[in-house]
Amino acid sequence: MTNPAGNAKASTAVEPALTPTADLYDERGDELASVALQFGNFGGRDAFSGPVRTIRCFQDNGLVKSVLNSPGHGAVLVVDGGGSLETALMGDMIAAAAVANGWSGVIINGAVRDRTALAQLPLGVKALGSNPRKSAKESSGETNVPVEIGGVVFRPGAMVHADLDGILVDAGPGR
Ligand SMILES: O=C([O-])CC(=O)C(=O)O
Repeated sequence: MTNPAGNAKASTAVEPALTPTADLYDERGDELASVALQFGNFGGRDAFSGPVRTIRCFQDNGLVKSVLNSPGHGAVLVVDGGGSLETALMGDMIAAAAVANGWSGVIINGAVRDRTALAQLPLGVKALGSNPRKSAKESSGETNVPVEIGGVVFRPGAMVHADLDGILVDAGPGR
């Protein structure tokens, strides 16, 4: 499939219609936390949403690989890689596993690689940048902990809404 800009993109035929983040913000205002930190969009799905799951790690993607190889049930994996651009925390193999396992998207405070292949996958992928250098695989880090990215806290279970405009987090009642 070719989009109007002439770039090959993954099919959007099966994507549910999501409310644009700007419209959500206009409806809900500051009930939604907006991430001002600027992420790039690397996946074949520009708009995605789902409940948050988290990983905190640093230049080691062993946990990212194992979590995205387990069922996602439509969740969005938020990876706080400390903002490091020194190594890639996800490439096309892990991203393909995420698609196969039903994840909606992955938001990485760090780098990805295999950008050409990532752009073909029906997965939302936001990251700070890219680097062909791979990460360690020792699985150091933590899962399902609150992570703070760009001043916004992502708690496991909170709903996240992402599109080309940015990222909104809805912590829900009792936040
Ligand atoms: O194995 C890695 O570190 C990430 C990667 O390249 C892939 O997912 O294809």
